Amino acid sequence: MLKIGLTGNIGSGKTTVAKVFELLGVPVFYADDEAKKVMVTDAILIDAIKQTFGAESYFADGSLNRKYIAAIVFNNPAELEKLNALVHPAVFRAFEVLEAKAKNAPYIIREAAILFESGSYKTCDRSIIVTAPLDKRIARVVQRDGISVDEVKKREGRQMPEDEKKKLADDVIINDDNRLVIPQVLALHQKYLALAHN
Ligand SMILES: CC(C)(COP(=O)(O)OP(=O)(O)OC[C@H]1O[C@@H](n2cnc3c(N)ncnc32)[C@H](O)[C@@H]1O)[C@@H](O)C(=O)NCCC(=O)NCCS
Ligand SMILES: Nc1ncnc2c1ncn2[C@@H]1O[C@H](COP(=O)(O)OP(=O)(O)OP(=O)(O)O)[C@@H](O)[C@H]1O
Repeated sequence: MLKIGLTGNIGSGKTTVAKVFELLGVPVFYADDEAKKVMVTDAILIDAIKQTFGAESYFADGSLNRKYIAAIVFNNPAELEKLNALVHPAVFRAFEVLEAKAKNAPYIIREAAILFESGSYKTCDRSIIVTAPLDKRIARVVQRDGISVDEVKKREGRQMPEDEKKKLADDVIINDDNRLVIPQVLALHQKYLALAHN
């Protein structure tokens, strides 16, 4: 089973691309979803987050105070590093369990916003980056999440620049509204099936 990492900077469309792979029957695992799950279910992790960022990190019903944490970590790289160091090992473990269940698939996709920043691309056989111009990405996220242009720029500023990621990635999907995405995904699907069967 091949492991393919799928990434892209904020608003690039990586989740949209991942959904197309899912439609083709490819098992897709989302780091973001796993992070959201473990941050409210893993008692040791919850405790560590409260110790590090304060009890306000969680609401009384046990849900994560996302706005509170986002305000801390996206304004301070050292704080983001602390959060990543707490959350990412738990996400990695969750992936291992999920991927073991999909071992009969020719290939699986691991979707992660920070595949390159976290180094987890090294545990994949190949990687894809989804790209789009910054102004398009900002407009998409403002529309999707209702957050300000400044907030999107702050998050983008915490991610490795797209150009650097392009150098590290094996494959690129261009999602700039000028090129169709589905044919690009289909071409990669054929390529990965061929690689998996060789
Ligand atoms: C800080 C948190 C609470 C903010 O939550 P919020 O609902 O506002 O944002 P959401 O999780 O939907 O993320 C939106 C986008 O922000 C960017 N982003 C999120 N986490 C990170 C990160 N650690 N580093 C850089 N960018 C990030 C990504 O482009 C992501 O798709 C949340 O992002 C979080 O818990 N992040 C740490 C876990 C993590 O790294 N998740 C992302 C991939 S593993
Ligand atoms: N080609 C496109 N044309 C128009 N809208 C698009 C296109 N691709 C993605 N979008 C929209 O842009 C928004 C961002 O896409 P998506 O959520 O897939 O990006 P992402 O890379 O996963 O973002 P994030 O890092 O913020 O999670 C979504 O609302 C999505 O529907």
